[in-house]
Amino acid sequence: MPADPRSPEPQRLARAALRDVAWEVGVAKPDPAIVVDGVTRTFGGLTAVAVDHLEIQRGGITGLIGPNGAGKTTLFNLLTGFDQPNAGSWTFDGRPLGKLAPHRVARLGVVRTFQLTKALARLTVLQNMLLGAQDQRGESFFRALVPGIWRQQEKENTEKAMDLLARFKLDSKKDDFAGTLSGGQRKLLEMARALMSDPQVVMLDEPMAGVNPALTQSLLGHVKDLREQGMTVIFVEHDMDVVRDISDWVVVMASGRVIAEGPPESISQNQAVVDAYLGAHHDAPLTVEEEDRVLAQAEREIAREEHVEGEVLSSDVPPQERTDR
Ligand SMILES: Nc1ncnc2c1ncn2[C@@H]1O[C@H](COP(=O)(O)OP(=O)(O)OP(=O)(O)O)[C@@H](O)[C@H]1O
Repeated sequence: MPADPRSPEPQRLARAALRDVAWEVGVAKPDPAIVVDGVTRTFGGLTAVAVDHLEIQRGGITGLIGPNGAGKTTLFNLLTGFDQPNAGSWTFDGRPLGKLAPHRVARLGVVRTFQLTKALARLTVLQNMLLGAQDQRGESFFRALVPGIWRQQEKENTEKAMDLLARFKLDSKKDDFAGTLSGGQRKLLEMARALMSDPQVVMLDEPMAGVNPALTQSLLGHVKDLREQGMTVIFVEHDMDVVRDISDWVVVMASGRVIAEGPPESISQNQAVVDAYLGAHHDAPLTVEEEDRVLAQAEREIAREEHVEGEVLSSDVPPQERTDR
């Protein structure tokens, strides 16, 4: 596709870099940041992910789409160390990331956000940001929450957090509990928090879901800004208008596999994609089993969140006595 001469430079460059790449599953990219090989993840008899080969171009925005249950979130979990595969390997800048815990993956420059936001409701916006920095770096975050133990690192973290909060227009809310934020503001906080560790690759799981239209525009702008700043972005999204608007490249999954990839305009013409969406009854209600799984997952996440909050709010146990993730 000819690059739009009005589009900003990073977008033009990202599109130009991919212009001569064939619209084929597993195709090599000119400058891949992430390379996935033979990754499979099964749950009982169900194959959630079976990706033979996938390369993610550096400095571009890659949209990851597919019907419900296609394996998108599971692939994110695997690539960022939140889940372990049955087989396969993947690299970031040529460096293997398999078997690393999430904070180690983050330290190497690959971070993610979650579909259900992980903002801790009973911590303030600023505390959530500091927690993000410490969590991503694998350092003790408790110190950052205890007044009087300010060290240079924490001072720098606070300054960085405030800069990011200003960028995301959340600075006036720094002392508000995250639980009082709207759904859209929580999504912004989630994205801001992910940036605390200066990532090079950012994976966004449905960043726009449940966000009102005014904030959607703002979030879209922030995603494009990440590319402007040279980051590689991979995002999961169901809204095809959003996907077309911001993606330089689109990867389509169905039943755990990559079934198509190409620039946004290639996707709607692709028969395999049309079949996958039609065949998957995309808009069908959840089955009882799926509903049970989603509810159980939400309950686990809430329980985990409350557990962590309880620890943070009540604990004076030195951090080194705590188990790392
Ligand atoms: N912890 C788990 N235990 C059992 N099955 C799971 C688990 N996590 C995911 N699955 C199954 O793996 C498949 C892929 O799920 P996944 O959440 O990765 O899909 P997705 O493409 O992200 O879907 P959605 O668009 O609905 O978020 C689904 O069939 C799902 O039911």
